[in-house]
Amino acid sequence: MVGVENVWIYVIIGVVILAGAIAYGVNLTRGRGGDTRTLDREAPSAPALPGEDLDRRPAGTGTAAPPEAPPAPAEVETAGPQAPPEPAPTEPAAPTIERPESARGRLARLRARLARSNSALGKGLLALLSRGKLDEEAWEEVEDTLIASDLGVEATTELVDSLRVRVKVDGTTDEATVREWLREDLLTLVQPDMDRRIASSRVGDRPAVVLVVGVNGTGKTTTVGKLARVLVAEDREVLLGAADTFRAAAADQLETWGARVGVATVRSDKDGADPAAVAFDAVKAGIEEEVDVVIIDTAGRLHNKVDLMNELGKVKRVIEKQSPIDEVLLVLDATTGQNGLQQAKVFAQAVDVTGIVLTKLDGTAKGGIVVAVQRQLGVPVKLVGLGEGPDDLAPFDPEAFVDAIIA
Ligand SMILES: Nc1nc2c(ncn2[C@@H]2O[C@H](COP(=O)(O)OP(=O)(O)OP(=O)(O)O)[C@@H](O)[C@H]2O)c(=O)[nH]1
Repeated sequence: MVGVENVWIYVIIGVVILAGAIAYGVNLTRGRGGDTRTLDREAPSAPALPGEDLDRRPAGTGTAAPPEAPPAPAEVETAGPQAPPEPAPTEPAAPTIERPESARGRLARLRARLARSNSALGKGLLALLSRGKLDEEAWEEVEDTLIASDLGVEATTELVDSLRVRVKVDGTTDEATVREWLREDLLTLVQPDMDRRIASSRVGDRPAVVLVVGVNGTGKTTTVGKLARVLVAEDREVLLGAADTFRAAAADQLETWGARVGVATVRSDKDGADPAAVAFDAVKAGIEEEVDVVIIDTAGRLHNKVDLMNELGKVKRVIEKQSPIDEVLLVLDATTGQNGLQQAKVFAQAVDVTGIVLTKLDGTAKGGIVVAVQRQLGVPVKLVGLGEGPDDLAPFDPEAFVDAIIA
């Protein structure tokens, strides 16, 4: 006979043994990457930043990082060289991190959009040029069409002169021939030989530094976010700096963009903090963490234009205390035409612009602005914004652009 107490003792012993066995089993299945709690879900983890009032939040969290977050083992990125050799079928992929579309893929996808946005220029011209008799009146119409496309007077004159000579010499207005001439002449105007690469690789032992400037509302912050995606798609390690401290939501906006692709943002939580200090800390962190490129967003509006330019000058000087700036991208809203050109002039006086990003080319923008702005500043259009989607930023390709115009 077994007493009731003894039965309970056996039951308890049985439960303890069972629990032990389950715990052991769980540990085995976790394997080596067992420390999966939350750290890698919130990748990319990163060492806390130096500067006290700056906080570099681990991307992917939208919440404040614990103040003493342990410096996670050195890397910020996914496929780093120190990845353990064994295949990791059980390695949990960070589900919140998006893999952006490759830039090459997106150009093809966006071509139709580009063609639509520029149809006024290409189709109008082709219709005029191939309608047979080209008298003075017809040439004037060609000229008007080009001017209306924001090409600018100088470029328009060059193009019309060239076309007049060709028509005179050749004596034809056959549509296919005219289309080919137009293609060649437009391509010449777009200057296909300009260097449109974006500085995004390490220079010696430091990251490339990219400063993004432009008037508010042109799409600066959005462009920085999209550019981060372009570079992540090219396996670059990117760090963002939120030096637009004038608009309260700008840093949050930027941080959200970065977090989507696992890129961290250096920012200040103080409203109206010194943008130069934020930019400085971003570059410092980029150097320490050995990223490939640091991209810095700046304010587009201050109390007045002089203040804005002075501030930009200061941001630039302060960054240069620790690293040269490799790229200054000026963001212009392509739909603003001549107004955008005026902005370009003012910015070019304050900072050495090395490349232009033309946003909103999907809207009512006229394609001629590409030519006009390149001539105005003598620097290439490097990127074009073709929509509000996260991957709607494409490297500017002169041939694809001209083909789209006259498609
Ligand atoms: N259609 C279209 N909209 C765009 C494009 N690029 C940006 N936008 C939109 O333009 C608006 C302004 O973008 P932001 O990035 O906030 O502008 P910002 O220049 O940073 O403005 P501030 O921070 O105030 O200086 C947003 O609604 C964007 O979605 C583009 O290529 N096409």
